[in-house]
Amino acid sequence: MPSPTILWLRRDLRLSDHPALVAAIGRGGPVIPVFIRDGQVDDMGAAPKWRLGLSLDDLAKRFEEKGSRLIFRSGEALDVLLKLVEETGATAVHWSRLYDSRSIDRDSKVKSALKDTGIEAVSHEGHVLHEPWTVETGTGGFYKVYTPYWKAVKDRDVPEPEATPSTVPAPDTWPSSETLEAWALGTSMRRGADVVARYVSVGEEAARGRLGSFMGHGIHSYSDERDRPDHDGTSRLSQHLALGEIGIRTVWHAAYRQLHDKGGAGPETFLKELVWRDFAWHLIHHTPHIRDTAWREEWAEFPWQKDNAEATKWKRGLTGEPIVDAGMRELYVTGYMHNRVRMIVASYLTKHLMTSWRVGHDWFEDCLVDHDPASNALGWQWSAGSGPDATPYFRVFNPQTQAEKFDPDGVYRKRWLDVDASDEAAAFYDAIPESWGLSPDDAYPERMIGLKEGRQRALDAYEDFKN
Ligand SMILES: Cc1cc2nc3c(=O)[nH]c(=O)nc-3n(C[C@H](O)[C@H](O)[C@H](O)COP(=O)(O)OP(=O)(O)OC[C@H]3O[C@@H](n4cnc5c(N)ncnc54)[C@H](O)[C@@H]3O)c2cc1C
Repeated sequence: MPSPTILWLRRDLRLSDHPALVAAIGRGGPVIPVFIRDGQVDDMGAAPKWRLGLSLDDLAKRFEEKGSRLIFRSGEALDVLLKLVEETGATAVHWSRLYDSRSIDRDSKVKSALKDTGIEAVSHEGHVLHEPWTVETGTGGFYKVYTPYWKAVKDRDVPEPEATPSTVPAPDTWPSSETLEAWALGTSMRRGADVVARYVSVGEEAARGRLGSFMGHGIHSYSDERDRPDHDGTSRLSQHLALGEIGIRTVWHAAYRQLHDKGGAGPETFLKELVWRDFAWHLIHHTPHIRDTAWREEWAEFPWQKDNAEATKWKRGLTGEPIVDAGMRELYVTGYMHNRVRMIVASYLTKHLMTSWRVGHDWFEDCLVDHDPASNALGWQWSAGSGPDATPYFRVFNPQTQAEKFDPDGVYRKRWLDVDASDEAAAFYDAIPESWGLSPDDAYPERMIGLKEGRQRALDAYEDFKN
């Protein structure tokens, strides 16, 4: 019998549409799926790490249904893989590629060290629609602006998703595994976990269910509804896509079929949003500093404040600006925030509060169950004005006007702020740490800063900065 293949899983926690899994099975021998808790996992924010644990639990069951197992090991990825190779007699390691600098550094070292010991080490496509280096401008560079990027890829072929394998061949004896219980990936969520758990949807089957219902109903009204936080108008696939519980090719083809069969603005707008995700990975690949420092280097000098008391109120939904506070509470209770509201709260923090986008970026990284390193970095730098294809700094969102336009009847704000009328608003007080000292009986706070005053302060700072 051919020797075993190790399948190293990371942000590809599914069985369908999985080129690395198909290739591992295709080698003919047993497949040993492994997830490694390395430094990258330890450094994840509280909510995404907890959400990862739920996903791994689900995936382990799916492997069992296929006659296989998911092995859990912790340590440096290379050490773990070399040890597994030695223990199992595996002659190959396969995985799905990632494109952020930390993953690239780790994976390159793993690849060359495995090859040095005569082990086949193969990375596969599948995390994005188009590999970042395959989309080039006319002069051979990478794209820094979304619209030309979209034009470059919109008619490109996307490979059809691979089918789910009927079985995953098992070795005669399994290597030992640590347990998710011992890993306790949800520890930092503390009491928030019970509340956020009511809102998450976990695993491949749930992801496929969501995709199916969105293709059946939501996609055709998507272009009209996607900006309305008071409506259920988006796919809610982000937490699944972030961990690869559903393959992006699967989502692309489903939407593409809708465009082909029924036409209309909805499917095309949705495909464009999927391409924003790809664009984010394209940028993090070509400009890895997008995650840590101002993407436009001159913006490193902008007089943003570091973390501060006003930013703390922003995090806790206590700014006195209802749409901002509603968004921040939605985030804390559900681990999710509507895209329109993400843009509003990001503009408010970086402009009205003149606080660095890094503060918001790091808070989102801690709180979002759909945290994605590429989309989060792009979303923040875009909103702050320091990023690629960014909204200009002088375009300051007025949260009140935004609220009137996108939450015209106040339904969203009521849902997250009115504790007497809404269980979800009340749940905020169950989720937050007791150390915040907040009670549902507290009066809603006064505005921290006048909207005109905050806007003017930001514009004055921008004028000084330009000159
Ligand atoms: C400040 C800020 C931070 C953000 N952080 C994240 C993050 O950590 N993780 C994340 O997945 N998205 C992030 N986004 C993008 C966007 O808000 C979410 O992808 C979207 O709200 C998810 O909801 P949905 O799945 O219902 O999206 P839908 O509207 O149904 O879109 C479908 C999919 O397209 C992708 N997508 C949609 N909009 C964007 C976008 N603007 N940028 C990149 N991809 C997009 C997502 O994968 C999404 O699941 C951020 C946006 C901003 C402004």
